[in-house]
Amino acid sequence: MSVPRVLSIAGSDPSGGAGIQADLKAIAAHGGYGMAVVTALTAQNTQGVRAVHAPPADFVAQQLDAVSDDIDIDAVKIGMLGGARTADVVGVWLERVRPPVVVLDPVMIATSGDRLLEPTAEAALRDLLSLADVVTPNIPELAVLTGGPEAVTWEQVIAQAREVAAVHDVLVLAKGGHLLASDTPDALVSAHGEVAGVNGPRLVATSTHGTGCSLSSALATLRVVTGSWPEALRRATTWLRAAIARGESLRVGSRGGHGPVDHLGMLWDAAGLRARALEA
Ligand SMILES: Nc1ncnc2c1ncn2[C@@H]1O[C@H](COP(=O)(O)OP(=O)(O)O)[C@@H](O)[C@H]1O
Ligand SMILES: Cc1ncc(COP(=O)(O)O)c(N)n1
Repeated sequence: MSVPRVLSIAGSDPSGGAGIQADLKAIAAHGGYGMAVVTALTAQNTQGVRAVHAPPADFVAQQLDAVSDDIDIDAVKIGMLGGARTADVVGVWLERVRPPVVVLDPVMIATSGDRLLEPTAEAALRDLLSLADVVTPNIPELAVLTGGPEAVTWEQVIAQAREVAAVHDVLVLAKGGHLLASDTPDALVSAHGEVAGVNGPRLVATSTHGTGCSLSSALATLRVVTGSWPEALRRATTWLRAAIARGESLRVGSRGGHGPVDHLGMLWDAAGLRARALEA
């Protein structure tokens, strides 16, 4: 089977847990060849975002063209866009290139609570929704997209996801990560209702920095590998749960923050490589 060529269009997280760094690891974990167009540089770590520095939108366009002029892209994952001009540039490029698989994570606010999208860019981000196959908002992002209150029950999450699916003619991955519940349901939702769903007990873990980035990248890669959204969702969430569970063993970050997930540890273990690296 050929290797999926997957492009992440997202911001950089120098601490390696979220953004393009998480995307490239998640794509690699599923056998894909990862590429990255950088929309913004952040100065952040497991505690929070200190600063954001965005390149001119024209330079984002140049990066996109440099990749698509030369390489056939099997899937695109879109994450942090930062500002309206960058969102517009990505929209124009998507309309021209029409990649076969597009997963859009409408990143607005980091797990730490810091803003990653200028409030004036919300309309531009909304305009991108109909250009995606699947949109993956968390609960606060779903509230912004619908203009409604933040959902507190899973039924409310599904109702808001259906609304977004209907208005923008897109599949919505409803995510229960932010619920105050003992389980963490996720479901792919169309305007007509649930297309596929998964669930599992909530892990008692602080390693949740970059979970949304990692999930959307894994989903895009696995959609190419499996040819099926429900199967891609099942495999991506099974992998993410294991990666969250072993995140703390990476020993990345000081106390009180949200550490990264262990994207590649399962592969290293299976190949007996991590044990050997520790011995050397
Ligand atoms: N404590 C947890 N235990 C198990 N899965 C979790 C946990 N926290 C988040 N997840 C999973 O991580 C993914 C990202 O979810 P969520 O936190 O809602 O989005 P985001 O990272 O975009 O804020 C979802 O699949 C969710 O079920
Ligand atoms: C560059 C960048 N992009 C996205 C996120 C969101 O991360 P999370 O998945 O934890 O919400 C982040 N913290 N930094």
